[in-house]
Amino acid sequence: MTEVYATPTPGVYAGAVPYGAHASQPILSVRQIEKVFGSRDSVTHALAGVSFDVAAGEFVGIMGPSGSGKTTLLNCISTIDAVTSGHILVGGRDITTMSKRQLAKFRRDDLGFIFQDSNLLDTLNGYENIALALTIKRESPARIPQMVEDMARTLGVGDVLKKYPYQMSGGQKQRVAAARAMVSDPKLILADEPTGALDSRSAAVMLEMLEMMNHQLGATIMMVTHDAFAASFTNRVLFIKDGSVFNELRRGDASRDEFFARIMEVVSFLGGEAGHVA
Ligand SMILES: Nc1ncnc2c1ncn2[C@@H]1O[C@H](COP(=O)(O)OP(=O)(O)OP(=O)(O)O)[C@@H](O)[C@H]1O
Repeated sequence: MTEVYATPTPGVYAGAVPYGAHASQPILSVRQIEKVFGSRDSVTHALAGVSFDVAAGEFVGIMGPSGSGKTTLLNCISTIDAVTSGHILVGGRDITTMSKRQLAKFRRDDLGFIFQDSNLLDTLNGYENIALALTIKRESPARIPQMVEDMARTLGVGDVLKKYPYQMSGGQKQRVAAARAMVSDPKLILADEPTGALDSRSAAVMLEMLEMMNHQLGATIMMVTHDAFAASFTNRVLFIKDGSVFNELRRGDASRDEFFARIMEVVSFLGGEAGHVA
């Protein structure tokens, strides 16, 4: 490991504390990443030197005004986008220097995704959608039914396994998507506005589900959200502004309501009303 990985960025993530006692090694280390889009006449510095760590067992929220670089950050970690410079380590392995083949394996084995709209395959029922994640990972076929059923029951969707996505509610689809992301036990779950398309009641159920996945199943989750209520379910919120980490809030022992109030203070400072942070 070269020095670039070992050098902490002062103030931002030094001394990160995981939610539980799961581990102390960071699962994710983002080191001075930059992402530049375009060339010559039209250049956008979407990320301008972002650094932070996520410890195993953390539930981290990413907030920031529209265009601040949140999705680009998530896309760089999920390897959809390549960084222009800097390094990203997952489980100690630098994903910015991996070959295409290694990246495909990394995405399959180490990451789980939850998107704004569930991205379930319409031609597969709930069971098959969840099982697919295990088949792709070459899980032993004999183990798959039990694993799917256990995860579906844990996330409250045991009764929709035979239904197709068009027969499920928005909230059920998102929970099936969460089961699909979780069933293969990835190192890191990346969630991009997972409650963005849900009504407030379904959103609350989904957020409680993510909280449970984090607390009880030990999932490490990074969630981009524009919604302070959603962010208040996390343990820590990173605020991105103009492609850099602008601020960080840790929940500590605060209640969810207290954390929500603190998040709202930063949101107001950043962009006026909550609605402007999107
Ligand atoms: N493929 C691209 N080509 C050129 N510019 C891009 C591209 N993708 C993103 N950008 C620019 O990079 C900046 C960051 O975009 P990004 O989508 O990461 O922001 P965001 O914080 O996720 O915004 P929002 O909350 O509105 O989704 C923006 O200025 C955007 O226009």
